[in-house]
Amino acid sequence: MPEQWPFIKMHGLENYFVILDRRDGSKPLDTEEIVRICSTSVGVGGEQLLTIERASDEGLRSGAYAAMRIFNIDGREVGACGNATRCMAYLLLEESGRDEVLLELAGGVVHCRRAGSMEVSITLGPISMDWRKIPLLREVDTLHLPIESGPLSDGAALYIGNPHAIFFVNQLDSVDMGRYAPAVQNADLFPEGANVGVAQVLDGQTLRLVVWERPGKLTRACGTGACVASYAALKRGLVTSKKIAVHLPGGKLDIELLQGDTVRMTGPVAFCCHGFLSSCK
Ligand SMILES: N[C@H](CCC[C@H](N)C(=O)O)C(=O)O
Repeated sequence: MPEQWPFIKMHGLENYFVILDRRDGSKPLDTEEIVRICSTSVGVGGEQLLTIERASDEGLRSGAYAAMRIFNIDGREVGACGNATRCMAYLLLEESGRDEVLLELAGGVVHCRRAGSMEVSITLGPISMDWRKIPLLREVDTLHLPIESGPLSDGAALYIGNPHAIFFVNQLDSVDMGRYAPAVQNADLFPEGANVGVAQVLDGQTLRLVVWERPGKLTRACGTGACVASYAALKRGLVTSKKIAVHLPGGKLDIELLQGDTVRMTGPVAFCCHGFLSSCK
């Protein structure tokens, strides 16, 4: 009988995750296992695999309740995921019975709090537009990127624990993401790739956004993408408010740009299913 691992599957605006609790100190998953678990044909199906880990000594000193690691469908570990952070926070808020928890991510400790029965607010950042931090291959004006792909031009590059390129267009529905976003994602300028967002400004406090995320797929929602799109829109003078509603194919996120280039995101979380995974070893 293969080893059985309990899992939970959750989604935030249809951005869906497989969650494993590894706080018992189980050995790290290898790439083959992560790819299989995230596969919709032979696994549970997830756009990211999330593991709950014990907080590090440094995290504990900062008051972190637990840590989270995030893996893309190709097994690569990534530094941030907004929708995943809300889902994980919900589980930890329920487990602890608290209204607020601190969650340790690769890039630092994130403050998370209940914002409704199935709504969570998290504070991410600081957002950086420093080319070394994103990272970019060389120094360029990160508010006006020298990259073009079809209708995508004059984009911005930002970092919020993971790298993003954001483009603003007048007609979002006419942009074929699968055709034009990969060239940006894989451009030499982004040595670690980038999540590629295309946004349309609806009014001074409302955006529409679609994201082609690493390692090469369209997602129904991207929380970190919504944060950096709002930040870039304000920097460009395309919105007037620091409270921005971002409409994604999977639903709406409320973004609030705060002091010190940090950002608060509020949005829903939902359960899909839970059960046991069989180890493939
Ligand atoms: N959907 C996630 C972001 C996933 C980013 C990941 N694909 C990467 O490579 O950085 C979010 O809600 O922020």
